[in-house]
Amino acid sequence: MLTSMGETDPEILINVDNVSKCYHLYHRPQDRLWQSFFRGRKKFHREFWALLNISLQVRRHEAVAIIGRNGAGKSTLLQIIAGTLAPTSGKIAVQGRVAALLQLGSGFNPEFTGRENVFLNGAILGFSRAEISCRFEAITAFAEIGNFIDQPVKTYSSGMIMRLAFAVSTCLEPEVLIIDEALAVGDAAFQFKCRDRLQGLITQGTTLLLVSHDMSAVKSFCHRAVYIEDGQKKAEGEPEHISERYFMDVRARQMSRVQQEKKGRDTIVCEKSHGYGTSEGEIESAVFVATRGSAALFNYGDTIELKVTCQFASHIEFPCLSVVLQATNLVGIGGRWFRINPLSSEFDAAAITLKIKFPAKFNDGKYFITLRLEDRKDQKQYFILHKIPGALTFDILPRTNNDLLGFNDIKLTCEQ
Ligand SMILES: Nc1ncnc2c1ncn2[C@@H]1O[C@H](COP(=O)(O)OP(=O)(O)OP(=O)(O)O)[C@@H](O)[C@H]1O
Repeated sequence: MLTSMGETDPEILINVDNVSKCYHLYHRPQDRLWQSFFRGRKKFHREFWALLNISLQVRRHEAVAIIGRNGAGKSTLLQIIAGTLAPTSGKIAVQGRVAALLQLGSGFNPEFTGRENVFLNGAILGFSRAEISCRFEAITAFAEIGNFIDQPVKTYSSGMIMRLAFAVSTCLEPEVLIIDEALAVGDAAFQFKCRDRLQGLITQGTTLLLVSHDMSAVKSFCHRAVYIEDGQKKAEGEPEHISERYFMDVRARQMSRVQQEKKGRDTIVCEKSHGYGTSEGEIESAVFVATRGSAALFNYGDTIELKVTCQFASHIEFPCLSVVLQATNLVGIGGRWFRINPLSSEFDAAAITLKIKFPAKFNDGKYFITLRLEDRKDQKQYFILHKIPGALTFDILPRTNNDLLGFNDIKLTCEQ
């Protein structure tokens, strides 16, 4: 936890200006020693830029998510903003009372009891002993760690540390809250409590910077998302759009891996672990039927056929599957929703397979198919049970004598 002042616009609480972070990687432990002997005269290390020229501003009352795959540099950026790691270059200005929930237990002294750590953290945040005492009961009630509050933190389980850390950071009502993946920790009931608390803080106007792989959290809590890849900012904008773009990239990588691994097979498969949603229904798998060898390649005019298997975990009143075709820039080309026939009983857990067919009448290029399992009353009223952005991708092969412009044939005519 820290407080530091920036000299800029008082409405910008976090200002990251062109920040880079370089780590020195040594092949052997002794190289580190050699490096200190030789100072800068000889190089015994390789440079690795975990962050490169990142700029980011977070305004008062804004909730911003940082997303990206493992190793992208998200935690490094958060640590630099929180002041626990120094950047190699660039400037950081953070204003207001900041609470940072970074790596597990990073703000706690393991030798101190939970109670002592609460007071220590509160003091670092700038609260007086009397102010912390006022909030102490709320903190312990939220953490639900019982008598362990008077035991040294080194005796806590990782879940208990996380509970207490989350309780301290949020009950002390910081102006800026920085959270690295805390929502993924703890049992379902505690996660629910954390989400509820976070939503409350955001509603009250707490400025939030959140790193998460949980796109439903990103979309429900944040006003803006920043997508980082290989230490650089790849995209920034509306969470729905940015998280979808991220998913598309993940899918594209998975697909190329699957294509390499499944040489000679004639289907391309997407599995249920991809995507997000509630646990009431799931798209188990989606496969192309009859692709060309290992790749989903089609000629203009071919019939594209896919089989989508889904399953429900509870009774859904209006089960539907939506199929949306998108270009690589995520522009929707077309799609529709299909009612899934009434399940055979009030609640039937059997898997249901739907066959979707459409003519490949698109210009050459790559396309995505996004699938959504929904509880849909009508065109406007629906609730997403499971969504897999870019569940399947395919390519339309180039052809000769092609006079089409844009994605598809809108049957333009011309008279002279
Ligand atoms: N102390 C260090 N020394 C060398 N390399 C490091 C160090 N800390 C992090 N890295 C590297 O920097 C890169 C960014 O790491 P970082 O932890 O910021 O990624 P991340 O996006 O938070 O990943 P994850 O989603 O897995 O938490 C990674 O390649 C990591 O291996």
